[in-house]
Amino acid sequence: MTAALDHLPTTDVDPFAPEVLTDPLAFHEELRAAGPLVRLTRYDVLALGRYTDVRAALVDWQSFRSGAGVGMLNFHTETPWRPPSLLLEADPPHHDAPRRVLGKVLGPRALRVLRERWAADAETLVDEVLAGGYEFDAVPALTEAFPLRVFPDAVGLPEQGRENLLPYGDLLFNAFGPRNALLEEKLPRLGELSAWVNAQCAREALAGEGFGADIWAAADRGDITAEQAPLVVRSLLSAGVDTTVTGLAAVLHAVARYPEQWARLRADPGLARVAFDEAVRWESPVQTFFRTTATDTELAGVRIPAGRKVLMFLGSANRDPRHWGPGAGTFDLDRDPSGHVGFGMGLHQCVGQHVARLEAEAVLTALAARVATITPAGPPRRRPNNTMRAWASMPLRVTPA
Ligand code: HEM
Ligand SMILES: O=C(O)c1ccc(-c2ccccn2)cc1
Repeated sequence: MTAALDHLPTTDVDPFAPEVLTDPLAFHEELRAAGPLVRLTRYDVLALGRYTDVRAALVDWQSFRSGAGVGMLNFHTETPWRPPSLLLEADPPHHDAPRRVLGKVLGPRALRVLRERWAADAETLVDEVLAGGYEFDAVPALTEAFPLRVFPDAVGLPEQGRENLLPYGDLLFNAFGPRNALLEEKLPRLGELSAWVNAQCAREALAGEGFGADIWAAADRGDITAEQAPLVVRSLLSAGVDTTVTGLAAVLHAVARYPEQWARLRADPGLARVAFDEAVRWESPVQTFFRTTATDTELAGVRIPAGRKVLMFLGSANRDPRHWGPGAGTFDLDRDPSGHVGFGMGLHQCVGQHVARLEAEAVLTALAARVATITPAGPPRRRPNNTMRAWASMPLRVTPA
């Protein structure tokens, strides 16, 4: 027997309110307890908070589509603020070629050449930070500095204007949410930031080597069209910086909060990659995004009519005790975090996850060799964002190895 929407449990909590964005854990518990599918009366959208149902929606791209946008805005009825992404906001068949191209450009084999360079860059940066003293704010010093030091060069961006990358990402990830104060306050810079990002996607703006050049080479081979190439480059500039900044902050927050796990990692630096994935599960840098039902669909015994926006709470799914057990809320290197939905799952699963893991591995390995202990040097401060669980400040105190 499939229940209809009007018998669904509801909540009038606003998940995009700053106080909920800053500390969503109580709301996630309420959401998971209320049922597999819950109607958010504030926005009249449907919410999934349990691991099983979030995973089911992510892997069923035919019923839960991305082509109407993965934010609250429905591209079928409202105008997107920018031309839709050819990957994120596309379904097969249009999604296929751009995804195949970016999958190769950002694949593990392509990244092998960056491994040593990024490891050296991380050692240089950590040495610079420690030369300044053993107490510092990790957000500007490490989590923002490292991605901005390595990723624009890897893309082939000119030096000029790179300070636009973080504000553009912040605007973009706020724009997946409702038009609330958080988004409104960022809108004034929309025009200039979009113009700068779009200009960097042109072939002549990009260096002769790098991810950008590789994308244009794919267009020259006919793997994608010359019209598609700039938008595929735009995907890198949109999703490639703010996300890793937030992911690095997540793993530094985790090891500072759990000093015995840092000791584990120092004893076995080979744990760096699983430490990053466990941090992505535990913190879920990307907290939420939407799908739109394509046809009358059934999920968890509920019939959902076509055209409904469904909000997936990755952060809630990644701490669902039904899947992860009673210790879901702790950061634990003994856990196998595989299967977490912090990078999504299925067709649209993060195509940049290997880049993110390589950046995190470089920073964690450089720190593990130089720093014996990492502890909070003061209260960390969140940077509220409609989609990302980001940090504005993270004071740390370290002792040398
Ligand atoms: C900690 C870092 C990161 C996190 C947590 C993250 C998270 C995600 C998630 C959850 C999705 C799925 C979106 C959906 O299903 O609609 C995704 C997709 C995507 N990510 Fe990442 N990401 C990260 C880093 C990166 C990086 C470094 C890049 C580029 C270099 C990147 C590029 C993309 C692109 C292009 C997509 C769309 C893929 C598609 O729709 O086929 N991401 N990411
Ligand atoms: O292709 C792009 O422009 C783009 C790709 C991915 C994202 C994204 C959205 C939600 C969660 C994680 N990543 C944003 C933009």
